[in-house]
Formats: sequence, structure tokens, C-alpha cells
Amino acid sequence: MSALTLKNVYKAFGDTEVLKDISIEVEQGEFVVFVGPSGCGKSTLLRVIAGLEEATAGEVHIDGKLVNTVPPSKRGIAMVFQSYALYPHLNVANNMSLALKQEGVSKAEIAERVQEASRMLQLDDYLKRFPSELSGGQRQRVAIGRAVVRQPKLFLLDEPLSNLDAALRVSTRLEIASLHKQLDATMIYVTHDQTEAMTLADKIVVLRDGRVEQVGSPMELYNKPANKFVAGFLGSPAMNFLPASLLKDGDTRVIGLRPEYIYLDENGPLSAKVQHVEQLGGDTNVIAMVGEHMVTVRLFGQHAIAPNQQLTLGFDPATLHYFDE
Ligand SMILES: Nc1ncnc2c1ncn2[C@@H]1O[C@H](COP(=O)(O)OP(=O)(O)OP(=O)(O)O)[C@@H](O)[C@H]1O
Repeated sequence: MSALTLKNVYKAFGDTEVLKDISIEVEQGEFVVFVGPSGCGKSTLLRVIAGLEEATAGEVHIDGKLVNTVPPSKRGIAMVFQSYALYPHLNVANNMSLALKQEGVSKAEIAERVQEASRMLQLDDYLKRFPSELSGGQRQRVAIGRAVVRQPKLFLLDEPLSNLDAALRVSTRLEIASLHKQLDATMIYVTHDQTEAMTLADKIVVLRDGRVEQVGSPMELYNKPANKFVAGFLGSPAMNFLPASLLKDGDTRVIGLRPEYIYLDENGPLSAKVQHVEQLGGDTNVIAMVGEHMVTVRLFGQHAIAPNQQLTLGFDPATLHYFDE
């Protein structure tokens, strides 16, 4: 039985249709990431699953049960928000146990669950502190802990790392991945960060303008993007798009070429003029013009390449993608 099934879900606010015909299946234990540009409807979709918004049409099933009219508190879900939403006047232990107290769970059981969650999230030393005495990363771990103790059927996480700085985002991302493994939980995670999507997901759902563009594993989406939008959205630096007529006269399609699959090649078919060079230490990103088209090339290692230099570039034709415009 699927942990979550969405069947032809629509959501409109007044005349504005924000979700259009969304059908998704999530298996028990899967980590599913909703990804897409700002405003594409990711949070709204999560809120429809949570029951914080009502679907205008379509069906939401959790654990095989139709939940369209079931209130959020009865859906067996726990949600983690970007803003942490901790109670400032409660210490960490009480923040984590409040929902359980309200549900009437016994004191002994609460103590056990809080202890287990704080061990997993390395919060044991902070249980007596108040949110104002914690770093951003610790606060977010408490917010996650508050979800964990409830032992939900489904975790819903809405951009939980957006408020953290770059280093903390990486470490907290790893903690979430490890938590997912330890709990064997079903998690749905919203982000506009494609690195988070690629590194965390078993399955990525790419949304654009309220519609599903493609569903697949990270490598399926990277290797076989269904269209130009998905191709350009996943991968960093983003895929290059060039008219196929550059290589073959009369071809009206668009070529997609990933920056990491282009290399310096004296006999290569593309001649390019360097505009800008980004030295990253381990990699060098070269932004160059091929005729009037901008191309990003990602070279492994360090290269003494300067603006205005002329380069000849090659690629393996097997790595090309072709799209209809
Ligand atoms: N309560 C509301 N009333 C009217 N329009 C809304 C409401 N909530 C969201 N929207 C609109 O729905 C669209 C989708 O919003 P949503 O927050 O789901 O996008 P998102 O993909 O999560 O974006 P972001 O990455 O910026 O958070 C947006 O155009 C937004 O303005």
C-alpha cells in the first residue's frame, strides 16, 4: 500500500489555479522531494497533503485512506517548517513533548520518545535550554525532533534548511538523510535547492507552474530529463542550450550539453571566446561565447585561462541531449 497517493489534485485560490492535475504515488519509507522555482506550488501541495489547505478537486490518500475531509491533526502527519515555529517560553524538552502531552501520551512514554529523538539529533545536552539560547541549526533540529517524537506516518518538511548558513545546511542535510535511514520513515521534502533535491531524494517531483513536469530518481532526471525545463533545472552549473544547427545545418532542435561534459580539445567542433573564469580550486568554470551563445564549461582542476582567450572545445556526442524548442 502506498504511504501517499494524490489523484488528479487541483487547488485554486479564487480564480487562480495554483495546482493543476497532480497525481503522485509515494511508497512507504520513500524520501520524496518536491522541487521547482519559486511560486510553482510546492508549499501549497505540501499544505494540501497536510490538510492545511483543502484541495479544490481530486483525492488525497494517506496509508490507503481518503483524507480530503480529515483534519490535519488526524492525518498522522508531522510538519517541519522553515521558520522552526518553536515555542519561545518552553525549553527544548518541553517543545518536543508538548504535542504528546496534548495527545494524552503517558509521562514515561514521552520521556522515552524525547530521549530517543534527542539522541538521534544530538540534542541531549540542550534539553533544558530555551530556543533563544540555541543556534539556528540547533533550533531546526529541535523542530525536527518535535516531529520525530510524534512517530508520524508521514513527515512533511517545508524548506527546513533555508534559514541556515551554507555549512550548516550541508551538515543538517546529512543529519536529515541519516534520520530518514534510522527511522525508515516516509518523508516529503520541499525545496527550491537542486543540490538538496539531488542528494536527499529517492524520488524527485519537478513542478512548474502548478504541474508535474517529471518524476524520477535523481539520476533518471539528470540522465534523461523529459524536457528542457527539467534539464535546465537539475545540474550545477546548469545545462547549456545551443541550436542544433550549429552542428548540423537545418536541424531545428535544441542541443543540451552539460558543462561537465565539455573539454578543451584542439580539434573540437566549437570555437569559443572566454568571457569570465571562476576558479573554484577543485574545478574551473569557464563562461565563454560560442558565436552569440553563452556556454559554461566546467573543467576539472585548475586552469590558467583568461578572459578574451580563444578556446576550442570538444564533447562526447553521446552526452548530448536533444529537445524540441
Ligand atoms: N493563500 C493564498 N491565496 C492566494 N494565492 C496564494 C495563496 N497561497 C499561495 N498562493 C499563490 O500560489 C502560488 C504558489 O505558491 P507556493 O507558496 O505554493 O509556491 P512555492 O513553490 O512554495 O514557492 P516558494 O519556493 O517561493 O516558497 C503562488 O503564486 C502564490 O502567490
